[in-house]
Amino acid sequence: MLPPRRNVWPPPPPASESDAERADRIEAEREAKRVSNAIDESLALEREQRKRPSNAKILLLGQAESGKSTILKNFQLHFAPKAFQAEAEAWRPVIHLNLVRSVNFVLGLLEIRHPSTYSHDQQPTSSDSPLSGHLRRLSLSLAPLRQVEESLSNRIAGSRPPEDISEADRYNPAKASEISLRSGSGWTAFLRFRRGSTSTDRNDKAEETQTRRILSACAADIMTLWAAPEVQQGLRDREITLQEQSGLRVPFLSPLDDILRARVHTIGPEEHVINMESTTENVRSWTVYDMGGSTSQRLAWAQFFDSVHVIIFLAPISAFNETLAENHSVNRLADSLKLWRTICSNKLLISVEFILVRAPVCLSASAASSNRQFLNKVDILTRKIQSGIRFAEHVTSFRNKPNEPKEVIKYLSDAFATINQTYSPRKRKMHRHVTCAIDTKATSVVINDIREVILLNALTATNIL
Ligand SMILES: Nc1nc2c(ncn2[C@@H]2O[C@H](COP(=O)(O)OP(=O)(O)OP(=O)(O)O)[C@@H](O)[C@H]2O)c(=O)[nH]1
Ligand SMILES: [Mg+2]
Repeated sequence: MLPPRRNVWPPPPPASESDAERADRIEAEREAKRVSNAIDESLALEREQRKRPSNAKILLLGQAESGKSTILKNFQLHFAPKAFQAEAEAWRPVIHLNLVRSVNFVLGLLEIRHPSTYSHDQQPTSSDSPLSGHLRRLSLSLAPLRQVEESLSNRIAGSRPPEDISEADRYNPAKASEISLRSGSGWTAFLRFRRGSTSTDRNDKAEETQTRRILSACAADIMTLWAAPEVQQGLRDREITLQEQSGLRVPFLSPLDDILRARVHTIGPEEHVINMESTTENVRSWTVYDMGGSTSQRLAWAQFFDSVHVIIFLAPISAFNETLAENHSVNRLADSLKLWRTICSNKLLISVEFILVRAPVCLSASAASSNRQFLNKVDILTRKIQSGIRFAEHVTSFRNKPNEPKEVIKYLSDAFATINQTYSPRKRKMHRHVTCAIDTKATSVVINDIREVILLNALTATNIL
Protein backbone atom coordinates (compact mmCIF):
# COMPACT_ATOMS: atom_id res chain seq x y z
CA MET A 1 0.00 0.00 0.00
CA LEU A 2 1.30 3.44 -0.95
CA PRO A 3 1.82 5.92 1.93
CA PRO A 4 -0.74 8.82 1.94
CA ARG A 5 0.33 11.77 -0.28
CA ARG A 6 1.42 14.77 1.74
CA ASN A 7 0.89 18.32 0.42
CA VAL A 8 4.08 20.17 1.08
CA TRP A 9 4.83 23.72 -0.12
CA PRO A 10 7.11 24.31 -1.81
CA PRO A 11 7.06 20.80 -3.29
CA PRO A 12 10.39 18.95 -2.93
CA PRO A 13 12.65 19.34 -5.95
CA PRO A 14 12.63 16.50 -8.47
CA ALA A 15 15.54 14.14 -7.93
CA SER A 16 16.98 14.77 -11.39
CA GLU A 17 16.91 18.62 -11.23
CA SER A 18 19.61 20.32 -13.27
CA ASP A 19 21.42 23.46 -11.98
CA ALA A 20 19.52 25.70 -14.40
CA GLU A 21 16.16 24.17 -13.38
CA ARG A 22 17.06 24.66 -9.74
CA ALA A 23 17.85 28.35 -10.30
CA ASP A 24 14.49 28.82 -12.12
CA ARG A 25 12.62 27.04 -9.34
CA ILE A 26 14.19 29.17 -6.59
CA GLU A 27 13.39 32.35 -8.52
CA ALA A 28 9.75 31.23 -9.03
CA GLU A 29 9.43 30.43 -5.32
CA ARG A 30 10.86 33.84 -4.38
CA GLU A 31 8.37 35.59 -6.67
CA ALA A 32 5.46 33.55 -5.25
CA LYS A 33 6.52 34.54 -1.72
CA ARG A 34 6.70 38.22 -2.70
CA VAL A 35 3.19 38.12 -4.17
CA SER A 36 1.87 36.28 -1.12
CA ASN A 37 3.41 38.86 1.25
CA ALA A 38 1.95 41.73 -0.78
CA ILE A 39 -1.52 40.15 -0.56
CA ASP A 40 -1.13 39.69 3.22
CA GLU A 41 -0.08 43.31 3.61
CA SER A 42 -2.99 44.63 1.59
CA LEU A 43 -5.44 42.46 3.55
CA ALA A 44 -3.98 43.76 6.81
CA LEU A 45 -4.28 47.34 5.54
CA GLU A 46 -7.87 46.74 4.48
CA ARG A 47 -8.66 45.26 7.91
CA GLU A 48 -7.06 48.31 9.53
CA GLN A 49 -8.99 50.70 7.28
CA ARG A 50 -12.24 48.93 8.00
CA LYS A 51 -11.61 49.67 11.65
CA ARG A 52 -11.43 53.37 10.85
CA PRO A 53 -14.53 55.42 10.18
CA SER A 54 -14.86 56.28 6.52
CA ASN A 55 -16.45 59.58 7.28
CA ALA A 56 -16.70 62.25 9.96
CA LYS A 57 -19.77 64.47 10.04
CA ILE A 58 -19.36 68.05 11.10
CA LEU A 59 -22.01 70.69 11.56
CA LEU A 60 -21.17 74.38 11.17
CA LEU A 61 -23.46 76.65 13.17
CA GLY A 62 -23.57 80.35 13.95
CA GLN A 63 -25.43 83.49 12.92
CA ALA A 64 -25.26 84.85 9.36
CA GLU A 65 -21.86 86.25 8.41
CA SER A 66 -20.17 84.52 11.33
CA GLY A 67 -17.72 82.84 8.95
CA LYS A 68 -19.14 79.29 8.63
CA SER A 69 -18.65 79.04 4.87
CA THR A 70 -15.21 80.63 5.22
CA ILE A 71 -14.16 77.95 7.72
CA LEU A 72 -15.48 75.37 5.27
CA LYS A 73 -13.23 76.84 2.56
CA ASN A 74 -10.30 76.49 4.98
CA PHE A 75 -11.17 72.80 5.49
CA GLN A 76 -11.35 72.26 1.73
CA LEU A 77 -8.06 74.06 1.16
CA HIS A 78 -6.38 72.10 3.95
CA PHE A 79 -7.58 68.59 3.12
CA ALA A 80 -8.40 68.72 -0.59
CA PRO A 81 -6.24 71.46 -2.12
CA LYS A 82 -6.44 70.05 -5.65
CA ALA A 83 -10.25 69.97 -5.63
CA PHE A 84 -10.25 73.47 -4.10
CA GLN A 85 -8.03 74.84 -6.86
CA ALA A 86 -10.21 73.17 -9.50
CA GLU A 87 -13.20 75.03 -8.09
CA ALA A 88 -11.39 78.38 -7.87
CA GLU A 89 -12.54 79.60 -11.27
CA ALA A 90 -16.22 79.29 -10.28
CA TRP A 91 -15.67 81.96 -7.63
CA ARG A 92 -14.60 84.65 -10.09
CA PRO A 93 -18.06 86.12 -10.84
CA VAL A 94 -18.83 86.23 -7.10
CA ILE A 95 -15.54 88.00 -6.39
CA HIS A 96 -16.32 90.52 -9.13
CA LEU A 97 -19.86 90.96 -7.82
CA ASN A 98 -18.68 91.53 -4.22
CA LEU A 99 -16.24 94.12 -5.52
CA VAL A 100 -18.68 96.08 -7.67
CA ARG A 101 -21.34 95.96 -4.97
CA SER A 102 -18.85 97.48 -2.56
CA VAL A 103 -17.98 100.26 -4.97
CA ASN A 104 -21.67 100.90 -5.61
CA PHE A 105 -22.24 100.91 -1.88
CA VAL A 106 -19.60 103.62 -1.43
CA LEU A 107 -21.10 105.62 -4.31
CA GLY A 108 -24.51 105.27 -2.63
CA LEU A 109 -23.00 106.50 0.59
CA LEU A 110 -21.66 109.64 -1.15
CA GLU A 111 -25.05 110.22 -2.72
CA ILE A 112 -26.74 110.11 0.68
CA ARG A 113 -24.15 112.36 2.30
CA HIS A 114 -24.18 114.95 -0.49
CA PRO A 115 -27.72 114.94 -1.92
CA SER A 116 -27.45 118.44 -3.39
CA THR A 117 -24.68 117.24 -5.71
CA TYR A 118 -26.96 114.62 -7.19
CA SER A 119 -30.28 116.45 -7.24
CA HIS A 120 -30.84 119.83 -8.88
CA ASP A 121 -33.95 120.35 -6.71
CA GLN A 122 -31.97 120.11 -3.51
CA GLN A 123 -30.26 123.14 -2.01
CA PRO A 124 -27.07 122.49 -0.02
CA THR A 125 -27.68 122.59 3.75
CA SER A 126 -25.13 123.15 6.50
CA SER A 127 -24.69 119.39 6.86
CA ASP A 128 -24.63 118.80 3.11
CA SER A 129 -21.69 120.33 1.33
CA PRO A 130 -21.48 119.65 -2.42
CA LEU A 131 -19.14 116.86 -3.40
CA SER A 132 -15.67 117.92 -4.48
CA GLY A 133 -15.14 118.03 -8.27
CA HIS A 134 -12.64 115.21 -7.93
CA LEU A 135 -15.13 112.82 -6.28
CA ARG A 136 -17.90 113.92 -8.64
CA ARG A 137 -15.73 112.90 -11.59
CA LEU A 138 -14.97 109.55 -9.91
CA SER A 139 -18.68 108.97 -9.31
CA LEU A 140 -19.37 109.55 -12.98
CA SER A 141 -16.57 107.36 -14.23
CA LEU A 142 -17.61 104.50 -11.92
CA ALA A 143 -21.32 104.77 -12.76
CA PRO A 144 -21.20 101.84 -15.27
CA LEU A 145 -20.51 99.53 -12.33
CA ARG A 146 -24.22 99.55 -11.40
CA GLN A 147 -24.95 97.95 -14.74
CA VAL A 148 -22.10 95.47 -14.21
CA GLU A 149 -23.56 94.55 -10.82
CA GLU A 150 -26.93 93.84 -12.36
CA SER A 151 -25.54 91.68 -15.11
CA LEU A 152 -23.32 89.70 -12.71
CA SER A 153 -26.26 89.16 -10.36
CA ASN A 154 -28.37 87.85 -13.22
CA ARG A 155 -25.59 85.61 -14.37
CA ILE A 156 -25.11 83.96 -11.00
CA ALA A 157 -28.62 83.98 -9.65
CA GLY A 158 -30.39 83.53 -13.00
CA SER A 159 -33.37 85.77 -13.60
CA ARG A 160 -34.30 86.06 -9.95
CA PRO A 161 -32.93 89.11 -8.17
CA PRO A 162 -30.05 88.30 -5.82
CA GLU A 163 -31.77 89.90 -2.88
CA ASP A 164 -35.35 90.87 -2.35
CA ILE A 165 -34.48 94.40 -1.31
CA SER A 166 -35.14 97.63 -3.08
CA GLU A 167 -32.51 99.57 -4.99
CA ALA A 168 -32.66 102.30 -2.33
CA ASP A 169 -32.07 99.81 0.45
CA ARG A 170 -29.26 98.08 -1.35
CA TYR A 171 -27.20 101.25 -1.41
CA ASN A 172 -28.31 102.35 2.00
CA PRO A 173 -25.33 102.49 4.37
CA ALA A 174 -27.46 101.02 7.15
CA LYS A 175 -27.48 97.87 5.07
CA ALA A 176 -23.73 97.68 4.69
CA SER A 177 -23.53 94.33 6.38
CA GLU A 178 -25.80 92.87 3.74
CA ILE A 179 -23.32 93.16 0.94
CA SER A 180 -23.80 89.61 -0.11
CA LEU A 181 -25.29 87.47 -2.77
CA ARG A 182 -27.98 85.06 -1.84
CA SER A 183 -27.70 81.76 -3.57
CA GLY A 184 -29.29 78.37 -3.54
CA SER A 185 -27.32 75.39 -2.36
CA GLY A 186 -24.55 74.03 -4.55
CA TRP A 187 -24.20 77.23 -6.53
CA THR A 188 -20.64 76.45 -7.60
CA ALA A 189 -21.93 73.24 -9.15
CA PHE A 190 -24.60 75.34 -10.86
CA LEU A 191 -21.94 77.61 -12.32
CA ARG A 192 -19.95 74.62 -13.53
CA PHE A 193 -23.10 73.19 -15.08
CA ARG A 194 -23.74 76.46 -16.89
CA ARG A 195 -20.18 76.41 -18.11
CA GLY A 196 -20.82 72.96 -19.57
CA SER A 197 -23.45 74.28 -21.95
CA THR A 198 -21.82 75.68 -25.05
CA SER A 199 -24.06 78.66 -25.70
CA THR A 200 -24.17 79.67 -22.01
CA ASP A 201 -20.45 79.10 -21.86
CA ARG A 202 -19.86 81.43 -24.81
CA ASN A 203 -22.14 84.12 -23.35
CA ASP A 204 -20.57 83.80 -19.91
CA LYS A 205 -17.09 84.06 -21.35
CA ALA A 206 -18.01 87.14 -23.36
CA GLU A 207 -19.59 88.74 -20.27
CA GLU A 208 -16.65 87.80 -18.13
CA THR A 209 -14.23 89.36 -20.59
CA GLN A 210 -16.39 92.48 -20.66
CA THR A 211 -16.54 92.61 -16.83
CA ARG A 212 -12.79 92.19 -16.56
CA ARG A 213 -12.26 94.92 -19.15
CA ILE A 214 -14.51 97.35 -17.26
CA LEU A 215 -12.96 96.47 -13.90
CA SER A 216 -9.43 96.88 -15.11
CA ALA A 217 -10.38 100.22 -16.74
CA CYS A 218 -11.91 101.30 -13.41
CA ALA A 219 -9.14 99.88 -11.19
CA ALA A 220 -7.24 103.13 -10.65
CA ASP A 221 -10.46 105.06 -9.97
CA ILE A 222 -11.65 102.43 -7.50
CA MET A 223 -8.38 102.70 -5.58
CA THR A 224 -8.64 106.51 -5.56
CA LEU A 225 -12.24 106.33 -4.36
CA TRP A 226 -11.23 103.96 -1.57
CA ALA A 227 -8.46 106.25 -0.40
CA ALA A 228 -10.53 109.49 -0.55
CA PRO A 229 -10.72 111.12 2.92
CA GLU A 230 -14.46 111.87 2.46
CA VAL A 231 -15.13 108.16 1.85
CA GLN A 232 -13.00 107.03 4.77
CA GLN A 233 -14.73 109.57 7.01
CA GLY A 234 -18.20 108.55 5.77
CA LEU A 235 -17.47 104.92 6.63
CA ARG A 236 -15.95 105.83 9.97
CA ASP A 237 -18.99 107.93 10.88
CA ARG A 238 -21.09 104.81 10.51
CA GLU A 239 -18.55 102.68 12.32
CA ILE A 240 -17.98 100.62 9.19
CA THR A 241 -14.46 99.30 9.07
CA LEU A 242 -13.34 98.96 5.48
CA GLN A 243 -12.01 95.43 5.85
CA GLU A 244 -15.22 94.29 7.51
CA GLN A 245 -17.10 93.68 4.33
CA SER A 246 -16.29 91.11 1.71
CA GLY A 247 -15.63 93.66 -1.01
CA LEU A 248 -15.01 96.76 1.10
CA ARG A 249 -11.26 96.57 1.20
CA VAL A 250 -8.38 97.47 -0.99
CA PRO A 251 -9.38 95.41 -4.02
CA PHE A 252 -7.32 93.08 -6.17
CA LEU A 253 -5.71 90.77 -3.62
CA SER A 254 -4.27 87.34 -4.35
CA PRO A 255 -6.76 84.85 -5.85
CA LEU A 256 -6.82 82.80 -2.62
CA ASP A 257 -7.50 85.88 -0.49
CA ASP A 258 -10.22 86.89 -2.91
CA ILE A 259 -11.91 83.49 -2.62
CA LEU A 260 -11.74 83.50 1.16
CA ARG A 261 -13.34 86.92 1.27
CA ALA A 262 -15.94 86.21 -1.40
CA ARG A 263 -19.35 86.30 0.18
CA VAL A 264 -22.23 84.03 -0.72
CA HIS A 265 -25.10 84.03 1.72
CA THR A 266 -25.88 80.35 2.38
CA ILE A 267 -29.52 79.45 1.88
CA GLY A 268 -30.59 76.20 3.47
CA PRO A 269 -28.29 73.42 4.65
CA GLU A 270 -25.50 72.64 2.22
CA GLU A 271 -23.76 69.29 2.36
CA HIS A 272 -20.10 69.27 1.31
CA VAL A 273 -18.09 66.07 1.15
CA ILE A 274 -14.36 66.65 1.46
CA ASN A 275 -12.40 63.64 0.26
CA MET A 276 -9.01 63.67 1.93
CA GLU A 277 -6.31 63.95 -0.71
CA SER A 278 -3.60 62.78 1.64
CA THR A 279 -3.54 59.01 2.14
CA THR A 280 -2.21 59.43 5.66
CA GLU A 281 -5.41 61.01 6.97
CA ASN A 282 -7.20 58.76 9.43
CA VAL A 283 -10.69 59.52 8.18
CA ARG A 284 -11.23 59.15 4.44
CA SER A 285 -13.71 61.99 4.12
CA TRP A 286 -15.44 64.70 6.09
CA THR A 287 -19.03 65.59 5.43
CA VAL A 288 -19.51 69.18 6.45
CA TYR A 289 -23.00 70.62 6.79
CA ASP A 290 -22.79 74.35 6.19
CA MET A 291 -25.98 75.95 7.46
CA GLY A 292 -27.57 79.27 6.59
CA GLY A 293 -27.26 81.44 9.70
CA SER A 294 -29.96 84.09 9.31
CA THR A 295 -32.90 83.83 11.70
CA SER A 296 -35.29 82.25 9.18
CA GLN A 297 -32.68 79.62 8.25
CA ARG A 298 -32.10 78.33 11.77
CA LEU A 299 -35.26 76.20 11.82
CA ALA A 300 -33.50 73.78 9.49
CA TRP A 301 -30.63 73.09 11.88
CA ALA A 302 -32.31 70.66 14.27
CA GLN A 303 -32.80 67.90 11.72
CA PHE A 304 -29.00 67.45 11.60
CA PHE A 305 -28.41 67.29 15.33
CA ASP A 306 -28.72 63.55 15.75
CA SER A 307 -26.28 62.45 13.09
CA VAL A 308 -23.22 64.62 13.55
CA HIS A 309 -19.95 63.85 15.27
CA VAL A 310 -18.83 67.39 15.96
CA ILE A 311 -20.55 70.74 16.14
CA ILE A 312 -18.50 73.80 15.36
CA PHE A 313 -20.13 77.01 16.51
CA LEU A 314 -18.87 80.31 15.12
CA ALA A 315 -19.31 83.54 17.03
CA PRO A 316 -18.18 86.70 15.24
CA ILE A 317 -16.86 88.61 18.24
CA SER A 318 -16.29 91.73 16.16
CA ALA A 319 -20.05 92.21 15.72
CA PHE A 320 -20.60 93.84 19.13
CA ASN A 321 -21.57 97.17 17.52
CA GLU A 322 -23.63 95.74 14.66
CA THR A 323 -27.23 94.66 14.28
CA LEU A 324 -28.68 91.70 12.42
CA ALA A 325 -29.25 92.36 8.73
CA GLU A 326 -32.67 90.74 9.05
CA ASN A 327 -33.66 92.69 12.16
CA HIS A 328 -32.00 96.00 12.90
CA SER A 329 -33.30 96.05 16.46
CA VAL A 330 -31.19 93.04 17.48
CA ASN A 331 -27.54 93.42 18.40
CA ARG A 332 -25.42 90.75 16.69
CA LEU A 333 -23.35 89.88 19.76
CA ALA A 334 -26.48 89.51 21.92
CA ASP A 335 -27.94 87.28 19.20
CA SER A 336 -24.80 85.14 19.11
CA LEU A 337 -24.83 84.65 22.88
CA LYS A 338 -28.52 83.76 22.79
CA LEU A 339 -27.97 81.33 19.96
CA TRP A 340 -25.11 79.67 21.84
CA ARG A 341 -27.39 79.29 24.85
CA THR A 342 -30.02 77.63 22.66
CA ILE A 343 -27.43 75.20 21.28
CA CYS A 344 -26.04 74.38 24.73
CA SER A 345 -29.47 73.65 26.18
CA ASN A 346 -31.05 72.01 23.14
CA LYS A 347 -33.09 68.91 23.99
CA LEU A 348 -32.26 67.20 20.70
CA LEU A 349 -28.62 67.45 21.54
CA ILE A 350 -29.29 65.81 24.87
CA SER A 351 -30.59 62.74 23.09
CA VAL A 352 -27.61 62.77 20.76
CA GLU A 353 -25.35 62.82 23.75
CA PHE A 354 -27.26 59.97 25.29
CA ILE A 355 -26.94 57.81 22.21
CA LEU A 356 -23.27 58.43 21.70
CA VAL A 357 -22.27 58.28 25.32
CA ARG A 358 -22.70 54.52 25.30
CA ALA A 359 -19.24 54.30 23.72
CA PRO A 360 -16.88 52.97 26.33
CA VAL A 361 -14.38 55.79 26.48
CA CYS A 362 -13.75 58.11 29.34
CA LEU A 363 -13.37 61.08 27.01
CA SER A 364 -17.10 61.34 26.51
CA ALA A 365 -16.86 62.03 22.84
CA SER A 366 -20.40 62.75 21.88
CA ALA A 367 -21.53 65.35 19.41
CA ALA A 368 -22.73 67.61 22.16
CA SER A 369 -19.74 67.16 24.39
CA SER A 370 -17.43 67.99 21.55
CA ASN A 371 -18.80 71.42 20.88
CA ARG A 372 -16.05 73.48 19.41
CA GLN A 373 -16.31 77.18 19.43
CA PHE A 374 -14.55 79.61 17.17
CA LEU A 375 -14.50 83.16 18.42
CA ASN A 376 -14.06 84.42 14.88
CA LYS A 377 -13.19 87.72 13.19
CA VAL A 378 -10.63 88.58 15.82
CA ASP A 379 -8.82 90.75 13.22
CA ILE A 380 -11.87 93.00 12.82
CA LEU A 381 -12.43 93.14 16.57
CA THR A 382 -8.82 94.26 17.05
CA ARG A 383 -9.09 96.92 14.33
CA LYS A 384 -12.34 98.25 15.74
CA ILE A 385 -10.99 98.56 19.28
CA GLN A 386 -7.75 100.08 18.06
CA SER A 387 -9.67 102.64 15.99
CA GLY A 388 -11.17 103.91 19.27
CA ILE A 389 -14.58 102.20 19.29
CA ARG A 390 -15.39 101.60 22.95
CA PHE A 391 -16.61 98.11 23.72
CA ALA A 392 -18.27 99.19 26.99
CA GLU A 393 -20.53 101.59 25.09
CA HIS A 394 -22.14 98.58 23.44
CA VAL A 395 -21.73 96.01 26.22
CA THR A 396 -22.32 97.91 29.44
CA SER A 397 -21.41 94.97 31.71
CA PHE A 398 -17.83 95.34 30.48
CA ARG A 399 -17.83 98.49 32.65
CA ASN A 400 -14.48 100.20 33.05
CA LYS A 401 -12.19 97.38 32.05
CA PRO A 402 -9.37 98.50 29.72
CA ASN A 403 -10.64 98.92 26.16
CA GLU A 404 -8.08 96.52 24.74
CA PRO A 405 -8.55 93.58 22.35
CA LYS A 406 -7.03 91.12 24.82
CA GLU A 407 -9.42 92.16 27.60
CA VAL A 408 -12.44 92.07 25.28
CA ILE A 409 -11.54 88.61 23.94
CA LYS A 410 -11.12 87.27 27.48
CA TYR A 411 -14.40 88.82 28.58
CA LEU A 412 -16.29 87.30 25.65
CA SER A 413 -14.56 83.97 25.96
CA ASP A 414 -15.62 83.79 29.62
CA ALA A 415 -19.16 84.82 28.76
CA PHE A 416 -19.53 81.96 26.26
CA ALA A 417 -17.94 79.49 28.70
CA THR A 418 -20.34 80.54 31.47
CA ILE A 419 -23.33 79.94 29.21
CA ASN A 420 -22.01 76.47 28.41
CA GLN A 421 -21.60 75.70 32.11
CA THR A 422 -24.94 77.13 33.11
CA TYR A 423 -27.19 75.83 30.37
CA SER A 424 -25.70 72.50 29.28
CA PRO A 425 -27.87 69.72 30.67
CA ARG A 426 -24.74 67.82 31.62
CA LYS A 427 -21.16 68.85 32.13
CA ARG A 428 -19.36 69.10 28.86
CA LYS A 429 -15.97 70.17 27.74
CA MET A 430 -15.80 73.16 25.45
CA HIS A 431 -12.90 73.84 23.16
CA ARG A 432 -12.43 77.45 22.30
CA HIS A 433 -10.37 78.91 19.48
CA VAL A 434 -9.88 82.54 18.68
CA THR A 435 -9.70 82.70 14.90
CA CYS A 436 -9.41 84.86 11.85
CA ALA A 437 -10.93 82.63 9.19
CA ILE A 438 -9.43 84.57 6.30
CA ASP A 439 -5.94 83.83 7.61
CA THR A 440 -5.40 80.33 6.22
CA LYS A 441 -2.03 79.83 7.91
CA ALA A 442 -3.34 80.55 11.39
CA THR A 443 -6.53 78.59 10.73
CA SER A 444 -4.58 75.53 9.58
CA VAL A 445 -3.00 75.36 13.07
CA VAL A 446 -6.51 75.22 14.53
CA ILE A 447 -7.55 72.59 11.97
CA ASN A 448 -4.60 70.41 12.94
CA ASP A 449 -5.65 70.77 16.51
CA ILE A 450 -9.28 69.78 15.92
CA ARG A 451 -8.76 66.92 13.44
CA GLU A 452 -7.79 64.47 16.21
CA VAL A 453 -10.89 65.30 18.20
CA ILE A 454 -13.00 64.89 15.08
CA LEU A 455 -11.41 61.46 14.45
CA LEU A 456 -12.00 60.41 18.04
CA ASN A 457 -15.64 61.42 17.85
CA ALA A 458 -16.16 59.59 14.58
CA LEU A 459 -14.50 56.46 16.00
CA THR A 460 -16.56 56.62 19.15
CA ALA A 461 -19.82 57.13 17.30
CA THR A 462 -19.15 54.09 15.13
CA ASN A 463 -18.38 52.04 18.26
CA ILE A 464 -14.83 51.37 17.20
CA LEU A 465 -13.40 52.56 20.46
N1 LIG B 1 -11.90 89.98 8.26
C1 LIG B 1 -12.48 88.80 8.43
N2 LIG B 1 -13.46 88.44 7.61
C2 LIG B 1 -14.02 87.23 7.80
C3 LIG B 1 -13.61 86.34 8.83
N3 LIG B 1 -14.37 85.22 8.74
C4 LIG B 1 -15.19 85.40 7.70
N4 LIG B 1 -14.99 86.61 7.13
C5 LIG B 1 -15.72 87.23 6.01
O1 LIG B 1 -17.05 87.44 6.46
C6 LIG B 1 -17.97 87.26 5.37
C7 LIG B 1 -19.04 86.30 5.82
O2 LIG B 1 -18.50 85.02 5.99
P1 LIG B 1 -19.30 83.69 5.59
O3 LIG B 1 -18.35 82.57 5.83
O4 LIG B 1 -19.92 83.81 4.27
O5 LIG B 1 -20.43 83.71 6.72
P2 LIG B 1 -21.54 82.58 7.00
O6 LIG B 1 -21.52 82.33 8.46
O7 LIG B 1 -21.35 81.42 6.11
O8 LIG B 1 -22.87 83.37 6.66
P3 LIG B 1 -24.30 82.77 6.14
O9 LIG B 1 -24.02 81.85 5.02
O10 LIG B 1 -25.06 83.97 5.73
O11 LIG B 1 -24.93 82.10 7.33
C8 LIG B 1 -17.14 86.76 4.19
O12 LIG B 1 -16.94 87.82 3.31
C9 LIG B 1 -15.83 86.31 4.80
O13 LIG B 1 -14.75 86.50 3.94
C10 LIG B 1 -12.56 86.77 9.70
O14 LIG B 1 -12.15 86.09 10.65
N5 LIG B 1 -12.04 88.01 9.46
MG1 LIG C 1 -22.46 80.59 4.61
